[in-house]
Amino acid sequence: MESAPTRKAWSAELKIAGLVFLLVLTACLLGIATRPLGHLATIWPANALLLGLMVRYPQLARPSGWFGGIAAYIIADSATGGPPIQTLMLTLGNLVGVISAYLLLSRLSAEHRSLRSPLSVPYLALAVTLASLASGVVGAIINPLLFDGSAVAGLTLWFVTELVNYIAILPVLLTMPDWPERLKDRRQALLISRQGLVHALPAVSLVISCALSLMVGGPGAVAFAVPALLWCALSYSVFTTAWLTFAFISILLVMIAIVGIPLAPFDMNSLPMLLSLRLGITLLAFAPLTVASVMAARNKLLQHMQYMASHDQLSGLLNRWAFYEQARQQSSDANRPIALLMFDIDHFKRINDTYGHAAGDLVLKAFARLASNGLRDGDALARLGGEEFALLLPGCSHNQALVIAERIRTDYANSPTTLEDGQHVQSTVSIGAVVALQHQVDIDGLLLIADRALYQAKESGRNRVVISQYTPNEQAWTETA
Ligand SMILES: Nc1nc2c(ncn2[C@@H]2O[C@H](COP(=O)(O)OP(=O)(O)OP(=O)(O)O)[C@@H](O)[C@H]2O)c(=O)[nH]1
Repeated sequence: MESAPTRKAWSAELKIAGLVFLLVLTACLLGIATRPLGHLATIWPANALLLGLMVRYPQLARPSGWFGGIAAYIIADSATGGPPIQTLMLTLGNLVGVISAYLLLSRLSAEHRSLRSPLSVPYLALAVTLASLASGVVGAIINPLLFDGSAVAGLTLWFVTELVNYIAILPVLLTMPDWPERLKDRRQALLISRQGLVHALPAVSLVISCALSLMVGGPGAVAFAVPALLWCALSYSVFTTAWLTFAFISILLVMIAIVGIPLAPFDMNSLPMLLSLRLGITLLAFAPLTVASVMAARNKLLQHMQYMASHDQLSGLLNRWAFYEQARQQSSDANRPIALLMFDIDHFKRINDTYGHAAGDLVLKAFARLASNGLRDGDALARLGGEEFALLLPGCSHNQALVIAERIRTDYANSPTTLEDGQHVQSTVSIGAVVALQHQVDIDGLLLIADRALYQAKESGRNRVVISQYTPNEQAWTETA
């Protein structure tokens, strides 16, 4: 009898095989539907889909997953009535390309695989070109054997069809955000954004360019969308750009093959023209993908620089400059009270002198962690410098500010910091606070009064809270807790 864990493992393997089978089968049938009589499919998404699934979701890249994919190829091709030898050889051709590309792509770093670095697209291009060549070699063998064609035609057709399909489809799968949260967030952000319409302009320009390509036709039609695609790449994420590029390539290929978009005077069914067109579209797709991945790397760098410019490196809290910026924005809301708490760790010099500077740093980090506990969105905690911290609490009344300040003071006094050598450092904090009621407040005035209150807390024995009421003419009254 099989044990429960074995049954569970089998059921998981079956689910993986079933999922890959269904997805690849659907893609095969879609490809077969775009097969003009006597030709290979115009769009053959199955190989790129199988490859994308295996690279993007490594949990599927196991024997059961591969088995599901192979079964889908065989069943889809058998359904078209091909003899078994043809089905086997076509499946072999598909697999040679997918497995070669998988072996190459799975060696790349996660950052490159998600196309978020300037060299990602060149690496992707190299991997899929080599894989398409491998498929092309199989095509060169199969074409004379099965279709009475030439080896050169087999090589050319397989190579170029694989290449254009990989470049159209693979980037979408590789850059797909984690489903569904991030997509939902983005959609909402787009819907509520007042700039939603402006944001849509690059996509609208792409639609117009595609329509123009179809209407005007001719040899230049393929390039009409280049400016719009580059605009999209500069404006959207890599994923959205990959999607739009995919849509553009699919529409163009299907229209040329099925509707017959006028590319006269060329005969689009001739081998050199197919090669030229598909290679042209592939190379054209590199441009937006490369720009989008360079933009992603640039945006990440900008975010990092913004973080470094606005945060204190030791504590990870906001720095003085960012705190002032945030405080100015919050304090301009005249409709609610606002509280500002200033903290200064007591006798901090003594801690440095007794335990060393590194121990002092640990104490600062421990205080930052403790003071961060329980903050709401909109609260701002910063390290102003040395052992001095500030906390801005918008919408916080006098009594609430007192409760929060007291909580932090007592929690800190009761939480000694443990050093690396196991020693415990006990210290306390003095707190000066100010609360302003519902009127326009001046952040510099608030800081001044909180600083005075902090001075009073120090003067009256440390480890205590002094809270002041802000009045616009700075005649503050104080209360000692
Ligand atoms: N470990 C460490 N020490 C720092 C850092 N920044 C400033 N200090 C030290 O913090 C100490 C501050 O000492 P003081 O301003 O004299 O104040 P204090 O000893 O805390 O005394 P009171 O504030 O009056 O209770 C100085 O010795 C600084 O060298 C830092 O980033 N890390």
